[in-house]
Amino acid sequence: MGQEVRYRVRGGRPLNGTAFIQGAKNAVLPMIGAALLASRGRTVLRNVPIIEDVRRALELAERIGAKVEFHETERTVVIDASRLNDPNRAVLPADISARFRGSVLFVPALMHRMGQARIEGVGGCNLGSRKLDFHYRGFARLGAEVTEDDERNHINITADNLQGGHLYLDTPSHTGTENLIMAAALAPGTTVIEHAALEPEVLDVIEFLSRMGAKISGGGTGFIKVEGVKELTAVEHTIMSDRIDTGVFAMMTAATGGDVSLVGAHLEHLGVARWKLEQMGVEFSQQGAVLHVHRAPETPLRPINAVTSPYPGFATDLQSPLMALAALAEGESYLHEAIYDGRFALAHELNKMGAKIEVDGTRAIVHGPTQLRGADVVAHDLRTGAALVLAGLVAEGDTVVAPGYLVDRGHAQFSERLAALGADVTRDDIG
Ligand SMILES: CC(=O)N[C@H]1[C@@H](OP(=O)(O)OP(=O)(O)OC[C@H]2O[C@@H](n3ccc(=O)[nH]c3=O)[C@H](O)[C@@H]2O)O[C@H](CO)[C@@H](O)[C@@H]1O
Ligand SMILES: C=C(OP(=O)(O)O)C(=O)O
Repeated sequence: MGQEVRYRVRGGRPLNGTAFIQGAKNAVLPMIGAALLASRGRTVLRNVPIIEDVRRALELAERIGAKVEFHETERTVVIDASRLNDPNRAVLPADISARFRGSVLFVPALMHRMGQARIEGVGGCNLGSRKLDFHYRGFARLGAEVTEDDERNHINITADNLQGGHLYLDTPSHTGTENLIMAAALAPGTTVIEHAALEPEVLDVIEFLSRMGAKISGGGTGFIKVEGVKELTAVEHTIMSDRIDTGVFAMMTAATGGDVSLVGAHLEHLGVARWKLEQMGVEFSQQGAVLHVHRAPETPLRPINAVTSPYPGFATDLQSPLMALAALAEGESYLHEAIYDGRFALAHELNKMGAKIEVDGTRAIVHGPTQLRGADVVAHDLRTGAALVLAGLVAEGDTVVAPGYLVDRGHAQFSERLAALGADVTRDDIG
């Protein structure tokens, strides 16, 4: 499954018109995990992106005993987790969990609703080392017993008696913060999380949990306090728009010298990426809930220096499309990937298309400008896939990006939305 999908792009057409930004992948996945904490009622999530990670998350929710409906046309998910009480189902099985990283966000629900969890595998993009030690150490500090079964490569957790505690993160982990908040939400007593993540998705998740009845303060300050409550109930919530999808569409518009209105996009969610793109020559104007993006085709793109860091720093997920964009800029760009040590596989693929990118460890120099040529290229992860589609939009001839499953993990109706802007992109299912 997955290897059969590929994206075919014929370059040379500027993007013009209106694109609809999807709901945020990195907000909906924790919210599906949070919905499983509700012992009463049915959760309604709106503005759900139709992406493979959501499909996997819903399969997983069903596997552990929730009733799930995905009304794709309405982009609405309904979850009934009231009967989540069979400890025999407290398992994250590798066949589903190893296909997406968000599976780790189910652990708090397994701990609270079933008293235990067995994690047989957690997936996600292969970006180098991606540990989960903050999650497991945090659960242990709240009173869980976490053991590793090295032979089977499983993690076993028992959590009969969770209690609030004092937690800190060595780096402000995005899913780590969300997971520890969820674990603390139903643990009696007070939990403090120091050096917590500031990402807008974390704030959206806090808002959702607060509506469910959780008592959380300090979101967005890096110092979060959670007072455990006895019960959480199901509510309705509309998921925020996806800032990475916004950044990708903005960079595609910039690459092609286009003019696009991004419905639902918010400039402030781009953090430093906004200023970097403006330095490169991209023009933004926020008109209410619509973000207008423009780059005059006769205005050359300027080179850029960027270092990835947690929000509001330059998002690591946008580093890949930035590398592709930098290949078009007039001069030398410098990129430093400070979050993941394995996120430069893209350079080799872009070089196949004619780019001149030198990689030295976690630093890359992009020598622009280059006229890219179409080629058969490999999507090593979700954002590499999106970046290669971006490169294909400005390349001479045809670019084929595979495996398309990785793009479908995180970008909804990608080819349809690009085609609506005038791009020549198709998603071929050859399986
Ligand atoms: C589902 C989701 O929300 N995914 C996002 C989330 O991933 P994710 O939440 O996995 O990323 P983290 O913020 O946790 O990771 C940041 C850094 O901390 C390290 N670390 C993290 C946890 C841990 O227990 N131990 C540890 O060492 C990681 O290896 C990495 O170097 O934030 C990343 C960084 O913005 C984004 O690229 C991902 O799109
Ligand atoms: C790295 C990403 O996702 P995940 O954490 O789900 O692998 C991403 O969204 O680019």
